Amino acid sequence: MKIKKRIVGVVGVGHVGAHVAFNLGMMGIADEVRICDVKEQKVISEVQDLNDAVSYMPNHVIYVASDYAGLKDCDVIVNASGDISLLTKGNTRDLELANSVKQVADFVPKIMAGGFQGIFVNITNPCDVISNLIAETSGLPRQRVVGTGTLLDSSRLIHSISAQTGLDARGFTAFMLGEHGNAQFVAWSCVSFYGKPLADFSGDATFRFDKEDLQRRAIDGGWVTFRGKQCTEYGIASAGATLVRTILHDEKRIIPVSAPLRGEYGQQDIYCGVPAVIGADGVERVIEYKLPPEEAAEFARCCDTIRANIAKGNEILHKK
Ligand SMILES: NC(=O)c1ccc[n+]([C@@H]2O[C@H](COP(=O)([O-])OP(=O)(O)OC[C@H]3O[C@@H](n4cnc5c(N)ncnc54)[C@H](O)[C@@H]3O)[C@@H](O)[C@H]2O)c1
Repeated sequence: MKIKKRIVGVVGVGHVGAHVAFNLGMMGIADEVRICDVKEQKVISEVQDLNDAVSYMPNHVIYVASDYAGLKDCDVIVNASGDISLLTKGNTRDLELANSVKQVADFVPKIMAGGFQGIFVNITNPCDVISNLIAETSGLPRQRVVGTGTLLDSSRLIHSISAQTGLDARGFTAFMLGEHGNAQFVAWSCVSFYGKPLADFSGDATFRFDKEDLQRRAIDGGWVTFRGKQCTEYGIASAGATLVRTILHDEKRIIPVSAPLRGEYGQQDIYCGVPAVIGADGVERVIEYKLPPEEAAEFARCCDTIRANIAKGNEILHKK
């Protein structure tokens, strides 16, 4: 009997990519992980270290070094390439824009030349802009490119709501909408506790949130982590690996991701953080909520920010 192996490629094994690769094994998600990075010795060392952990993983996993061409028959490729040191100059992921667009525009065609037909999961920042660029340069159907978007930011929000209410996250719905960046916001109108809208708890102090503070903490959480480590690892690697698992297991789970919009929320031809159904075909459906005017305006502002950065990225790429 021939059993189909679950093969995942990871491009860029810095802080994030290495942790994603580890989680893909430790969480029992992949059978084979192909590691690709421009730093040759880093790849050799990470492959050695990861294979040293295989005996303690829930199933047998093979970690191998790969070039771009060797990723052609992966089911999923995770893009975690970049240069995190660029963020030491200020609290905005836009500082990575120029480097990220150049790297991604260079290597995606090399991967596609091998005939890759799987799904790209993008982590690299600015996440929505780079997800859009991967979709454009790969020529894959847009639903087969998905960014982690506000998945990580939403887990920061969920942690704050859990801490205040004492409730486990599985009992409530809460997420960040919009840009994976400083423009994102809490979709308070969509928060519910086992189907009961937040507004129904107005008389209960446990559910009276300092909305500005929770939103600030969800947006700034990454910078708190960055300040002492000059990177973020566990949260994003758990989010990234979970997104890969959702695809490989065809879970049809609704999670917030950077998804291509085709008229939802009044937006076209853009990747932005929204709840979506994720399965074996990638982004299978965007879930659209009817937002109140102030949240709809915030969402439009996020899209303006992303569009402006896409334009800047195109300018950088087309400058001779
Ligand atoms: N979306 C999110 O929520 C989120 C969270 C954390 C980090 N990130 C982003 O993930 C990216 C990686 O972060 P990090 O901390 O691991 O950075 P890092 O600098 O530690 O590692 C980046 C790795 O990418 C490699 N690389 C660069 N260009 C490459 C190319 N063309 N091909 C293959 N490999 C290449 C580098 O050699 C390096 O090993 C950054 O863009 C960062 O901002 C996103």
